[in-house]
Amino acid sequence: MERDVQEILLDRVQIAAKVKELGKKISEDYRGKDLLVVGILKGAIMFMADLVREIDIPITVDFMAVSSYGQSTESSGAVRILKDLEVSVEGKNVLIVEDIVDTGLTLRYLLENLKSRHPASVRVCTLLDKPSRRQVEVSPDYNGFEIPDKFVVGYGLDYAEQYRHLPYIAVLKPEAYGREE
Ligand SMILES: O=P(O)(O)OC[C@H]1O[C@H](OP(=O)(O)OP(=O)(O)O)[C@H](O)[C@@H]1O
Ligand code: HPA
Ligand SMILES: [Mg+2]
Repeated sequence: MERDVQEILLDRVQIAAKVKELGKKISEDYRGKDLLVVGILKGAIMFMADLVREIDIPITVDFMAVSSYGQSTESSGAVRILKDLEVSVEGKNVLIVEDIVDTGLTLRYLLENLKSRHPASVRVCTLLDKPSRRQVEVSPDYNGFEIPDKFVVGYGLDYAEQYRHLPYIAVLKPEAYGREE
């Protein structure tokens, strides 16, 4: 195990089972419809890669990169688009794929931004939901796991750009969070 890890919250077996379940549900819900799956970089990289392989209907994929956490465990509150979509969403069924909904500020921004481009529909699939931290009222249509108020890393999620490669979701030892906590 990575030396900075204090506790594994979700291991690779639990994650894989949940991703499979979500892929099946999404395939059923969108069967016969066009679906554009939008992965939100960078945190959603692994979830996106695994989820689309569990979807068995024709889809297209694109990515947006947004960032608000930077080097911190607290949201800066300011969501910035670092990379926009390459395709138009007009008239399309869009599924946003996120790694985590925490304060909800990122998701609110994405929903407002994408809805203004006149898609046929917009829904959200997140692997993790931390409802106890919500600052704005948004809720995912598909959610993998509800997690407690702990800053987690791994499976795409970072702390100061580290730990994204871990194959599980974990909490770090307090000293690994530096002076943030
Ligand atoms: O609900 P919120 O409080 O807005 O937090 C959720 C967002 O924060 C993280 O992104 P981050 O800004 O760290 O960018 P990253 O995905 O590149 O790490 C995470 O990937 C979500 O997109
Ligand atoms: O718990 C978290 N971990 C990593 N990135 C995050 N962005 C929002 N919440 C988190
Ligand atoms: Mg981050």
